[in-house]
Amino acid sequence: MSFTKAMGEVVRLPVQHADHANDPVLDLDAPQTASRNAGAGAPPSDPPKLIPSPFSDPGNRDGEADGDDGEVIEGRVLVDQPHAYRPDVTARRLAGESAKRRPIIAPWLRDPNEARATIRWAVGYAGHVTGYHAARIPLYSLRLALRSPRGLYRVAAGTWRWTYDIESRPLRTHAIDRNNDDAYLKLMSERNDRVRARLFVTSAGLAGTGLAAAAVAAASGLTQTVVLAAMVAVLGWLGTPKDKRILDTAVTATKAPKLTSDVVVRALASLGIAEINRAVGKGGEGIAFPSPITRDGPGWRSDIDLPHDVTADAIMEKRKELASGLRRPIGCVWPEAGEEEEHAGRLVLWVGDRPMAKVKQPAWPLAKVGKVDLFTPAPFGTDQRGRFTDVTLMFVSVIIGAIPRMGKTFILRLLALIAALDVRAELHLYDLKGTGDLSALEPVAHAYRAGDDDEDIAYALTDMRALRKEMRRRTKVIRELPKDRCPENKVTTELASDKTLGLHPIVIAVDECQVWFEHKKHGAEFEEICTDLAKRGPATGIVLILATQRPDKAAIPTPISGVAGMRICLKVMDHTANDLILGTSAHKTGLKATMFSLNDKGICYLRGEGDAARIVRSMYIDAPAAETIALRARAMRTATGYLTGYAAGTDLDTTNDSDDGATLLTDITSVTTDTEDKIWSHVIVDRLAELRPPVYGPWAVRPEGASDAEHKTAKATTLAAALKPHGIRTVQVNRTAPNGERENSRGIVRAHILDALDNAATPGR
Ligand SMILES: Nc1ncnc2c1ncn2[C@@H]1O[C@H](COP(=O)(O)OP(=O)(O)OP(=O)(O)O)[C@@H](O)[C@H]1O
Repeated sequence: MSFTKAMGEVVRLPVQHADHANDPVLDLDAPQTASRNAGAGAPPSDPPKLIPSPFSDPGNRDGEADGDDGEVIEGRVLVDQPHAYRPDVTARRLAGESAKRRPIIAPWLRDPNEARATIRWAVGYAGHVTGYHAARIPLYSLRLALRSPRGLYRVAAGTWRWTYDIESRPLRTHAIDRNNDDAYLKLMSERNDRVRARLFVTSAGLAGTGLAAAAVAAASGLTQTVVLAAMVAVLGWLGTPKDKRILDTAVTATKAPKLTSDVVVRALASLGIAEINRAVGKGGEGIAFPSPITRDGPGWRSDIDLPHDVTADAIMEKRKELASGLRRPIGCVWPEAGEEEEHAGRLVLWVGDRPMAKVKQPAWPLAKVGKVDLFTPAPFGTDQRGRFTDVTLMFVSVIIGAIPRMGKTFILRLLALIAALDVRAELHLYDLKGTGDLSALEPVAHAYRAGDDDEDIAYALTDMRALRKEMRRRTKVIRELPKDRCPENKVTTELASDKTLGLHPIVIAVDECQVWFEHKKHGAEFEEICTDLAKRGPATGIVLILATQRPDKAAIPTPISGVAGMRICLKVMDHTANDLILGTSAHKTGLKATMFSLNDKGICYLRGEGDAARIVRSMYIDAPAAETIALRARAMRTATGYLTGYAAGTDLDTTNDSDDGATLLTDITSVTTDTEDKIWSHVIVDRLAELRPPVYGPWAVRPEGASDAEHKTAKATTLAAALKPHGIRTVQVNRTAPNGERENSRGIVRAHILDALDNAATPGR
């Protein structure tokens, strides 16, 4: 392999083997030319020389060549193609598209809440500083008065030195010391001239001062006081020693240290990750900063490209060590994976000035005024930068998980308060821990229970069964609405406000939901109803919120966790719990609620609002504040005629719960499809037995010695008896069986079941 240099450009030439000695030398930029030459058959006797093309001549950029592109001219090949000198617009556009544009307007100015908060802070700060100093005016006056004689002395001495040119005395002394008569005489002459002129200026100044003093003496007492005060202030200021101040300090700032690339690299190197140490050992190569470290809210943001074999996950796992390496409290240090389109080694490190849990949160905008439309976002918490983060409760089911004492109940109560402030929302609240954490919301609850005694469970079961019926009624109402009123086949805020339709939002909030799902007798039914509500409820305006302090499959069954649209995860201990709440593979993709510390109370990952999951500190609303807000919500409901159920003194009647039949009817609809208008009874019984073996299993057991036909008849008889109380009769169904034979057996008409369910459904309100 040989290299040659043409016009400053290195061109690689192919090896010239003996048997290819006569091959043409290839133009690397123009393979077509080479192949054309090669294909010519007879190799030229002299290999063409490589020359820079005329386009490489800056004076010939317009591309006027002696021959075509890449042509052989007198046995020479042009290696530079014209396009090499044209600006590559596409490449530039592509590079521009992938480049990140920094915001023209600072982010805090674009967010109205943040801008308001900043302006509020600035006004408050200015007010405090003004008040602080105003209160100390007498002290400052005394200080100035005491220092003014010294100031007067400094003015007099300074004037004397200037007038008599004292500064140049060392020069004259130097001339005398060196017996330099000429220099001395010259200096003296200059000094005399200067002193003469300055004496004149000083005399004029003194005369002016005397006149001013006479004018002030003749003026009013107020003028004299003002002038005297100004003189004392100026002289006091001039008399202040260099190491002393006139004003005291109104605000002592605890300034957080600046985040620099050196600090970040040092902290990363302290994590004990071999690949990072290797990269740092090479002088920091391998850790890159794709954009400058900047202030971002009350902290610093650093985007970091980790060494090639290190992922952002590995750093997030070591948040505590990273905080130690940065010499900052752990609550200040928030490593996150870069955005989805970035590579796995992109780390976004945000280091706050103060721990997130300790930063004073702005007041909840809904604490004192305002109402909510559950179809639009409502403030839920603040992010690390102190900006409000919203949630939209409509059309999602919510799961909340954490280890105990991290703020799960506070979040559940906050969401219930948000719902309470939408007067249309019907609240069904269950505090299964039984400590009364949700009692603040009793004044607005449509259904409410604290505890897990038998009667509490019976109450909840009655309510949940009724809610499932309500959901069925709603699906029918929505189905029958004209397309122009309900184009998406789901509730809209306008439909929710139409009282005649009964499509108002229903919010069911359950704390410690594992108590329901692990209930020996009714666990399966709770699970089944909640799964149904979680799946089909959102479109009909029903929102199910489940919270548990033990996030596992028993506490939140997989069919429910699988469909939850909003996920809120505070600190958890392992990745299984993490993924159950935040979704499959969440831990792997960098959503790690395991990295929260025990001090991160109320801090959670919020997934389901917007595209990306976010770290949020929920608004801190304690019980007394929650009571005040709930009373305001109650007043709003009373005024608009929306106070119902428990809060209005008309609680659920659990003695009249005739849901067993409705459950059967619902089960039949869930084991059949819309396309099956008539179905044999024995087929339905088999499907029911499969759906809920403990309940329907016995219906499908073959009586001893019974033939197939007798077994079918026994199943049909059992089903007919169970349907009779609901006024549903079985009919003869003549169909072709899967084995191809015609069969005429008892069966049901599916529409009869749907009609019975619709008739049984409770009206909205
Ligand atoms: N947003 C918040 N900011 C600061 N502290 C909070 C926040 N939310 C909750 N806390 C604190 O966390 C503590 C525990 O809250 P909470 O009772 O909601 O926990 P929990 O997870 O429901 O506990 P348990 O599982 O035992 O019921 C509260 O006493 C409160 O002081």
